[in-house]
Amino acid sequence: MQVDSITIPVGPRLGSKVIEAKGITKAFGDRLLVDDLNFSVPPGSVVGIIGGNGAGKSTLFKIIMGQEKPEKGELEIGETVVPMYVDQSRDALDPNRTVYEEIAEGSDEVDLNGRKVNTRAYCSWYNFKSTDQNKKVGMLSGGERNRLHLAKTLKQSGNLLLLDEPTNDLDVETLRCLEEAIDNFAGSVLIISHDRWFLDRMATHILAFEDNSTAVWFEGNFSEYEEDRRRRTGQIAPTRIKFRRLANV
Ligand SMILES: Nc1ncnc2c1ncn2[C@@H]1O[C@H](COP(=O)(O)OP(=O)(O)OP(=O)(O)O)[C@@H](O)[C@H]1O
Repeated sequence: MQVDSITIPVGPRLGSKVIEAKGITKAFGDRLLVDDLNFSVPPGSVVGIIGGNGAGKSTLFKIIMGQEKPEKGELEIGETVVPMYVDQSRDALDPNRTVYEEIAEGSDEVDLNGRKVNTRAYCSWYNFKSTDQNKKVGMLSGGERNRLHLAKTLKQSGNLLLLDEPTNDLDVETLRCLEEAIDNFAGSVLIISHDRWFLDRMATHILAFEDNSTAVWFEGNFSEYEEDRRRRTGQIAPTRIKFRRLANV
């Protein structure tokens, strides 16, 4: 079967309030990741989250999911919000299970918000042909692992999709399907990505972790953000982040 469709099962309709960050400050030890972060995610938006390695992007997802607490400020989640998120950590995917077992979770049908799809057919949406479905998770390449992670994330139904580097090592066919699925998704999407071309096509907003523990909210795609940053600072997007010390807050 060809990968011709990835459908993201949409959950309840999103209300006007999705996520509102008010004066969030997050630090680990004396390292201040972000200071006074403020933003409001509109319903139906696709927010690209960018910034150098270790800037705090994944930590923001953990704050949204309630797995980390900010030192200061509040993150309000709208009452209608149903998040779709699968942790990227090693423990989220069992290396001894096969791809099929990991996706099936004991059932030969996947329930996409009421639409039942045969699990083997569902695996093939993510380009896992029959023999690949028997591969052990521990033996997968980066691209295969990423597809498995997507398949598990997009099995859940919801209206706030959190994706961490979804395009890493992804084949063009799956990438095209993913882009179409995001385009057709009625909820809001937060995407951590270093892939500027993907963000240019998809993002309606950018949240950029810049230097000095500052994060900037911008309405527009990646190129427009970059243009704005150039105007503001005379620099292009940061590659290595400089942090402030917590004592300087
Ligand atoms: N639980 C923790 N305790 C202490 N330090 C942590 C913890 N979690 C993350 N960090 C540190 O905080 C910083 C931000 O981590 P985070 O994973 O949020 O970055 P990121 O922007 O997602 O980076 P990358 O693009 O490399 O994945 C890193 O320096 C990381 O080592």
